[in-house]
Amino acid sequence: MNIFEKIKNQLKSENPVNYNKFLKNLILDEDNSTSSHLIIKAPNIFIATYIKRKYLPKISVLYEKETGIKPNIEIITGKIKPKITNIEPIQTTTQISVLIPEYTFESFIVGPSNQFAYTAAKSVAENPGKNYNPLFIYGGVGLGKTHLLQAIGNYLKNRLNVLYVTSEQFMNEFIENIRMKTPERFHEKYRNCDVLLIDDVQFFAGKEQTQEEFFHTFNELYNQKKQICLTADRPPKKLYDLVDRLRSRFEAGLIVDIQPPELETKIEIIRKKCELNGIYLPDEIIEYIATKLDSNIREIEGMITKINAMSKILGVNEITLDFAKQALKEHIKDKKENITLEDIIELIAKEFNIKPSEITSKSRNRNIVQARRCAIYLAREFTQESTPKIATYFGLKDHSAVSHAIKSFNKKLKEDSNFRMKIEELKSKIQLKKSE
Ligand SMILES: Nc1ncnc2c1ncn2[C@@H]1O[C@H](COP(=O)(O)OP(=O)(O)OP(=O)(O)O)[C@@H](O)[C@H]1O
Repeated sequence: MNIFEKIKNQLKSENPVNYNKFLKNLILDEDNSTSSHLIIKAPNIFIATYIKRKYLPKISVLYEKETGIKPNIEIITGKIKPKITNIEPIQTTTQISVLIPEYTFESFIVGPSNQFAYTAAKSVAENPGKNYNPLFIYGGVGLGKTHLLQAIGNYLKNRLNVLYVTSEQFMNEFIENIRMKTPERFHEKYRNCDVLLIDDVQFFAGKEQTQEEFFHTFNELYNQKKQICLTADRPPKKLYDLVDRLRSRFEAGLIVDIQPPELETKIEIIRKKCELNGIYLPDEIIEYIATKLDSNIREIEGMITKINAMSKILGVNEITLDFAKQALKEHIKDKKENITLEDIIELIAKEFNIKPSEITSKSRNRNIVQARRCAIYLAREFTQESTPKIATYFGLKDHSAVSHAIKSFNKKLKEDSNFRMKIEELKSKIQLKKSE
């Protein structure tokens, strides 16, 4: 049994209920962890948050007891990335990364979760090498980092020499050119572009030779005022196993994050994807997919394709909600079922320091109005209730008043990053409250 499983067993014997709820499905990402840096994968953000708060110190102590090493522990969600070894693999054929024409600024849906990243990317595309250099975009799996990076490339490709590669491709080409004794070919390619876009730089971790080469490439381009844009699944300060001088270069420009999209943004993205792929889905199905599926847009795209394909195979003329439910059965986690409007009211009242009854009252006091909008927003995000039911519950005239409240709320989310953080915290609290 590996050490991590042993630790889990120990925690199980201390509290079997919590083990079943939170610890059972944690996996150690063995391929990417080292003896002093453990990457633990949690099935979702809420379990990850809970583990961070309640179990991290304990896991650390138990690990140190077992191994004598005090670990750095990182909790991630989503898929585990493929193995990265310190021995750089030699590959004879290099995969060429290309710009996907569909990844443009126009096809990117903007909402509070990605507004900052979008604006920064657009500004870089409009003034390459001038405003923000480098631009560093980070965020979770399938949230649109590559899309934005490529949008910059597509915007500029007709007038500048744009080079888009993944960090793996950069590394493989570098090794191949060393092997073939043609380093000048590599330098020629990478040091003579106008815009260098590198995706997934977390893969540079632990690859010292590649980092060294990239450091020189970076400096050369930077000194010539050429634009460099990078993406990763985490911010530079969390790119452990990256040499400090490279990390500080990454930190010297603008760092922007992409958060999971809010419900409204998710709905808009699904609409856009359907439109681009010539798929018609009624609004109630779009809402169903958005509320039921997690935020990984790639996964959502897969589900749209699945519903469409199934309807064609089965010769279904009209896709109904029941049909969509059937098609998505295995993929849907009923995460919203147990969250009620009362839970939300209770939480918001505490958070805004007001009485629950004030939230559903007609009061126009600023703090109460803000609390009410917040509760309406969370009710849409976290409960199964229909918009008319939410309107009645909060004493609003009709469903359009709900949309108006959410619009005002989203505006504030876009404009105020502190407020955004507060709401993210509230969201985690709602989930934790229900899982405890
Ligand atoms: N705001 C958005 N508007 C439109 N499409 C989006 C948006 N966000 C993500 N997508 C779509 O979701 C899919 C996944 O996005 P993308 O590949 O850019 O994610 P990523 O963050 O780079 O993920 P990974 O970490 O796995 O590399 C793409 O098809 C992309 O077009």
